[in-house]
Amino acid sequence: MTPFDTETCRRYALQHFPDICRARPADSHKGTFGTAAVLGGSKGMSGAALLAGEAAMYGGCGKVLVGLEHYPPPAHRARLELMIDDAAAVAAADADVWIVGCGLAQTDSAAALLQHVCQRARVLVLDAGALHLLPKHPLPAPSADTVRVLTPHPGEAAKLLKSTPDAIVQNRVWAARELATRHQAWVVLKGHESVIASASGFLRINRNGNAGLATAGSGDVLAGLLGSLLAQGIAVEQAVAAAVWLHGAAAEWLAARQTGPIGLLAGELPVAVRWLRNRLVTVAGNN
Ligand SMILES: NC(=O)C1=CN([C@@H]2O[C@H](COP(=O)(O)OP(=O)(O)OC[C@H]3O[C@@H](n4cnc5c(N)ncnc54)[C@H](O)[C@@H]3O)[C@@H](O)[C@H]2O)[C@@H](O)CC1
Ligand SMILES: Nc1ncnc2c1ncn2[C@@H]1O[C@H](COP(=O)(O)OP(=O)(O)O)[C@@H](O)[C@H]1O
Repeated sequence: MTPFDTETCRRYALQHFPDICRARPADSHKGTFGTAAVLGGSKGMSGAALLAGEAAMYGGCGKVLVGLEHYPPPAHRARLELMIDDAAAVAAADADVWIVGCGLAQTDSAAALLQHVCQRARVLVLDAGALHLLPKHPLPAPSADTVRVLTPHPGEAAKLLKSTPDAIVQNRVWAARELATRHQAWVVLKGHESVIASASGFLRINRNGNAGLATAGSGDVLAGLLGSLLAQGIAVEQAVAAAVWLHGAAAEWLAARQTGPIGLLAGELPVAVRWLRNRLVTVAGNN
């Protein structure tokens, strides 16, 4: 397990993702940091969409909408800062970035919601349930001025590539590249040492994180964090890899405090991400 070390993190972040280490301008307002909208949360899985929404807020996004398919959700301790409504209402709102799929159902109405958002979204992150819908409900190819990011785990990648999770794990670089080309998208093939690939040939293997991330909802947190960085205007070339790296670094930071890897909760990651982002800004001498 990689131990957490602030100085190593600082050097790595400054070299690879300098834009996440920049301080906020003194005259900034919430509009400066973008609006992200999360769509998902079917019956029994509202937590997935709420986790993504919380991660987007703690990641630094200015405003976060959460559209739940199952609305209102059962009693949930959701952050009051989140703007929560039913999925159809949120799908009609304006947002800089859409994060679709966390707890999304496998129904015709979920497929219609995805198609509707796809037509309006300039930046679209597709996770979990949205990825499961793609084989039966393919999306039109993205236009040149749009950004699409897919975040499959090996089970989801296997479904998209008509393969098996084991075969995907054995051929992770190939699978990530193949998905990126087929979907004209950025791809994060998740798991131990996630593979990041783009249709234009970017390839990176993320080496941080730990087995504490092998817990329900940690992928939802990653999707929210990724959408958050994109909503803040961080270029996709930095945002995708930075989100995966921050997610891993957060798990290391928590493990260094004995809050993991055993029993780490996905809902604990966003606070650690916030600590890290602020720490990176401070040690980068930007504050
Ligand atoms: N609190 C909540 O509401 C939660 C809701 N969730 C939602 O539940 C839905 C179903 O997601 P799940 O991922 O649980 O189920 P899936 O059926 O999508 O995938 C689980 C299967 O994928 C394969 N797999 C996943 N990661 C792998 C890896 N690293 N290596 C090899 N094989 C791997 C395994 O075969 C595993 O059984 C999603 O919409 C998700 O967003 C989950 O995120 C958990 C938390
Ligand atoms: N052993 C591990 N080492 C590093 N990262 C891991 C490990 N296991 C899981 N992860 C990360 O945790 C997240 C799990 O996401 P996912 O499988 O979608 O879970 P969920 O659907 O429950 O949210 C991914 O970002 C993945 O890369």
